[in-house]
Amino acid sequence: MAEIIDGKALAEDVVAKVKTETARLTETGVTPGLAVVIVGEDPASQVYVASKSRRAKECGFHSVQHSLPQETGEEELVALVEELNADPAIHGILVQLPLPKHIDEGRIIQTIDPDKDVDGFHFINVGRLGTGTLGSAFVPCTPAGAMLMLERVRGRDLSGLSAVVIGRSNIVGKPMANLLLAANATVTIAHSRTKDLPALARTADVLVAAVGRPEMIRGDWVKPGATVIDVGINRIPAPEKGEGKTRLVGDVAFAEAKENAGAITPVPGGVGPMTIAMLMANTLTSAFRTAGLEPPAF
Ligand SMILES: NC(=O)C1=CN([C@@H]2O[C@H](COP(=O)(O)OP(=O)(O)OC[C@H]3O[C@@H](n4cnc5c(N)ncnc54)[C@H](OP(=O)(O)O)[C@@H]3O)[C@@H](O)[C@H]2O)C=CC1
Ligand SMILES: Nc1nc(=O)c2c([nH]1)NC[C@@H]1CN(c3ccc(C(=O)N[C@@H](CCC(=O)O)C(=O)O)cc3)C=[N+]21
Repeated sequence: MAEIIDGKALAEDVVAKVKTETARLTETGVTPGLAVVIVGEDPASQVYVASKSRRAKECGFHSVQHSLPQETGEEELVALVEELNADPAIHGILVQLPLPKHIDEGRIIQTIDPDKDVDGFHFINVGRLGTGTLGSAFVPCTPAGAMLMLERVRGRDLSGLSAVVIGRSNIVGKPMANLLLAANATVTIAHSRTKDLPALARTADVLVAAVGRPEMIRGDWVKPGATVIDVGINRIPAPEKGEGKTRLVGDVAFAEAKENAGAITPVPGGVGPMTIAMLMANTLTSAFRTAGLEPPAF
């Protein structure tokens, strides 16, 4: 039976450190500032954004939220981002994705000042990560959180281990693969065109699932003793809880996989809470850099 890697507890550790360091920085006259921008009324996005703003306040940050209507124009959003870029009280800007279809997401992301891009989605930060220039990069929060969870089980150096990442998105799969590579793992990236995924998954000492398909990864895809990181967040119907009720599951069939895995992250309570904690860590890092101080390591 696998060890369960508790993302909630680990996120509390990260947030506790952010709080302490924020207090130290604030004494020098700089308070970390985070701006979260959301366009439209998607209920799931509203929930995430609310918890980001709540966490930011808890950390002692200056926290602002801009909730814009669904019909907001692209130029209007560009103007808001430019205003936040120029605001010295703001060290981190997060524009919640996805954006409404009439807005060019790429253009908005590239408008964010790379030094305030706490999501790590700007070309400059993607390039820094891709070239191993990690000292100055903002690393995307979800893969960064996943790496901290992995570190608890496998340490920081993954030399000699094989890692399989299922999913190749710009926000999860690709940056995750780059971080694993930077930690010396031997990395394979799988996706919808991969042949015989179960067999490939079974070769992995570290298996990362970032697909968006509920419980797709079965127990017999997991090599005995492997570390399984489940990034997926899928809301599915839960008639057993009552009519119209739902529950969250990952991309991994948890009950089966934990029989084979050495360690596994749960959903909920796994990578999700770590994502929000790493957003706080990245914002703190940005504020330290602005102040000309060496940021703490996480
Ligand atoms: N915990 C957290 O904080 C976060 C969780 N998530 C969750 O992680 C999951 C992935 O998110 P994201 O990366 O944005 O998703 P995307 O939809 O952008 O990417 C999904 C990836 O999975 C691949 N894929 C889809 N179907 C299959 C299949 N049958 N076999 C193999 N590969 C497949 C796709 O392949 P192809 O490229 O070939 O189409 C694609 O590369 C989602 O559940 C999302 O909710 C996302 C962000 C943060
Ligand atoms: N610019 C941008 N940056 C993001 O980082 C970003 C985004 N857009 N868009 C959406 C995705 C998704 N995401 C999650 C964050 C926290 C949880 C989380 O805390 N989940 C809880 C459960 C929450 C619940 O109950 O719904 C858990 O897994 O335990 C989940 C998902 C960040 N994303």
